[in-house]
Amino acid sequence: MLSFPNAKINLGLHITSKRKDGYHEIETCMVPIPLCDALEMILDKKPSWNSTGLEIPGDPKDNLILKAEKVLKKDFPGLPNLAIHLHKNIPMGAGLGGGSSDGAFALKLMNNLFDLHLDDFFLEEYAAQLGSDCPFFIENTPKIARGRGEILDPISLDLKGTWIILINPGIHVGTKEAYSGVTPSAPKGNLEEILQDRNRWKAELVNDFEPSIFKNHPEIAQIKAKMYEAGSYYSAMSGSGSSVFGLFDQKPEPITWKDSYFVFESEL
Ligand SMILES: C[C@@](CO)(OP(=O)(O)O)[C@H](O)COP(=O)(O)OP(=O)(O)OC[C@H]1O[C@@H](n2ccc(N)nc2=O)[C@H](O)[C@@H]1O
Ligand SMILES: Nc1ncnc2c1ncn2[C@@H]1O[C@H](COP(=O)(O)OP(=O)(O)O)[C@@H](O)[C@H]1O
Repeated sequence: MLSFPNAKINLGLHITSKRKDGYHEIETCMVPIPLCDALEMILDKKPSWNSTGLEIPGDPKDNLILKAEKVLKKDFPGLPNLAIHLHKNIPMGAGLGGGSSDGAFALKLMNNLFDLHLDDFFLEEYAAQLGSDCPFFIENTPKIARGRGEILDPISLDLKGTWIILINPGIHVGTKEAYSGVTPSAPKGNLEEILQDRNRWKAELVNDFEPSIFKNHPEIAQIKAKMYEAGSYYSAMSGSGSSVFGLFDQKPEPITWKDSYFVFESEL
């Protein structure tokens, strides 16, 4: 069985407080985008794991797909073995949630393959054990995320006809380090209200990670400036970076980026 775990972008991201468990309370809007990995799982006598495409840093046993398998097998002992193949296409440490998406899609694939009949509520519970961003990818529709990112409320957003350009300059930003660079503060406006009026986005839809990350990596701020020069109606860094996206009303004129940048362009 084959699936295509997609990336996400964050529209606004406020870090409101630090919790006793080391996580931060956040408020953000998460939106799926059509930049995807490919994940295949088939029943097999022997378990196997294989990945192609971009090289994934770290020990394979820490891969969120294998963690998803472990988490399900703890509650459903005796599930058959799987041959798993991931083709990695979404840049990592990029604020795009690629690893989280792989983990959530792995849960959904196993739910189907093994006929577990888990509904989205239970799948989100399992996903929350894998990472704060993972539950979002279960329903995979625009959501306001609060708590550590796992408390989700649907939001209606009209992005039809919008084009996205996403640039990743290849700077790896670790999530934990990014959080430690921000001093939490109360949000300045009401996120739901701001999201309903696109004319307010540029001035009021803020990603709290930007100041500290831009200070350490001015190149990322320059990419955002270039998006606005090219006519974007809203541009921001996604999550903890380093990807920057620009939203456009129509297919943008070709923009010249450095050859070393990862570039993705699509209609939403
Ligand atoms: C910043 C965000 C915004 O959408 O996305 P990315 O930029 O990573 O894509 C997320 O909060 C990333 O969520 P996720 O990548 O799942 O983080 P986790 O694996 O749960 O946590 C990794 C580490 O980040 C920190 N962390 C994460 C989430 C949170 N609300 N507060 C935190 O302080 C903690 O130090 C934690 O140990
Ligand atoms: N399936 C996976 N794909 C990519 N990275 C993974 C995966 N599972 C675990 N990881 C680990 O998670 C780290 C962060 O990757 P990712 O979730 O894609 O970035 P971000 O947190 O910036 O959205 C990677 O550097 C890697 O060590």
